[in-house]
This record gives sequence, structure tokens and C-alpha cells, in this order.
Amino acid sequence: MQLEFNLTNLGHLLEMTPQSDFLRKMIISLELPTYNKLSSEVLAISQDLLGKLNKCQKHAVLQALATQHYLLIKGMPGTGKTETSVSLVELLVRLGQSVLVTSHTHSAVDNILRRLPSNIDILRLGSISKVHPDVKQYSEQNLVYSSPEELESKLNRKRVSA
Ligand SMILES: Nc1ncnc2c1ncn2[C@@H]1O[C@H](COP(=O)(O)OP(=O)(O)OP(=O)(O)O)[C@@H](O)[C@H]1O
Repeated sequence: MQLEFNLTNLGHLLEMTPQSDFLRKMIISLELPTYNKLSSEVLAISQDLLGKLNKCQKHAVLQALATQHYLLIKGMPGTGKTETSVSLVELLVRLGQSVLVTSHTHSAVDNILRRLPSNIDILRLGSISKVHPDVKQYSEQNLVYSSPEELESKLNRKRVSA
């Protein structure tokens, strides 16, 4: 099953599309991502959140905001990757973006959601039985709606989906 999945991804890399061309440059040619210059407005909005982070974490959040492609954040266990991700998600929401948080484990996703401020409108996708008790309140299975339009409007208000 895992092999099939990997081969499918490999197959996508061979396609003659702009998206596959971009992926080949990043994955095979190891082309480095490029970065935008962050505006003073964005830096001002970020100040209080960045103040809680150490130097490496601040740098990672700013690079993640500025990247035109991707950013890979690596670190030993317990070095503050989740904390960095939480600040980044919070900042992106402040900047008016909606954010998708995904991982290969439910617990990694929930670790981020549990540290986000409660005023952020969050949608937790997936089976409620796999979700941390603190996060169940955000489950899609708790959404109450009486029409497709109401559901659409509720979903559109979610700033973070995970
Ligand atoms: N800048 C910081 N100031 C104070 N405490 C911090 C800071 N960054 C992280 N921590 C604390 O350090 C601990 C480990 O951080 P975190 O969970 O973000 O690490 P991690 O790299 O995601 O760990 P793991 O790889 O095990 O998931 C947490 O208790 C977190 O609150």
C-alpha cells in the first residue's frame, strides 16, 4: 500500500505540467526556495507573538511567512517546533489567511490546536474517536446546520482546518 502511494507520487513528478515542473525543480534539482521581503506592517502585527519565541523560532516563523515555495523546519524532540507552528498559524490567521494543519498523526495535529487561542474558529476533520478530548469541541461532527447554505457559511468562517 505504502509502495503504491509512493509510486503514485513519483508518477506525478513525471507529468509535463507546470506544477510537476515546479516539484522537479524543488525535489530533484534541489532548487532553493525564494523569499519575499516582509512589509513593516506584517512585522508590526507579528511583534507580540514573536516576543514569546527564541531566536531560531522567530527566524523560522519569519521565513515561513516570507517563503514563496515552502519551508522545512527541523529540530530534535522538544526543541520547540510545535510552539513555532502554533505562532505561525496564529499569525497567518491574524493576517487574514485560512490555514490547513495536517500531519501523519492525530496527536501532532491536536498538539497544535490545543495551544491555539480559543477565539480562533477551528474545524477538526476526521473521526471524533481519534481526536483529543480538548479538541472534540471543534469536530466537524458537532456542526449543527439546517441547510447546505448554513453549512457552507459555517465552514467558510473557519480560519483553521485540521
Ligand atoms: N520559546 C519558548 N519559550 C518557552 N518555552 C518554550 C518555547 N518553545 C517551546 N517551549 C516549551 O518547550 C516544550 C517543547 O516545545 P514543543 O512541544 O514546541 O517542542 P517540539 O519540538 O514540537 O517537540 P516534539 O518534537 O517532541 O513534538 C513545550 O513545553 C513548550 O511549551
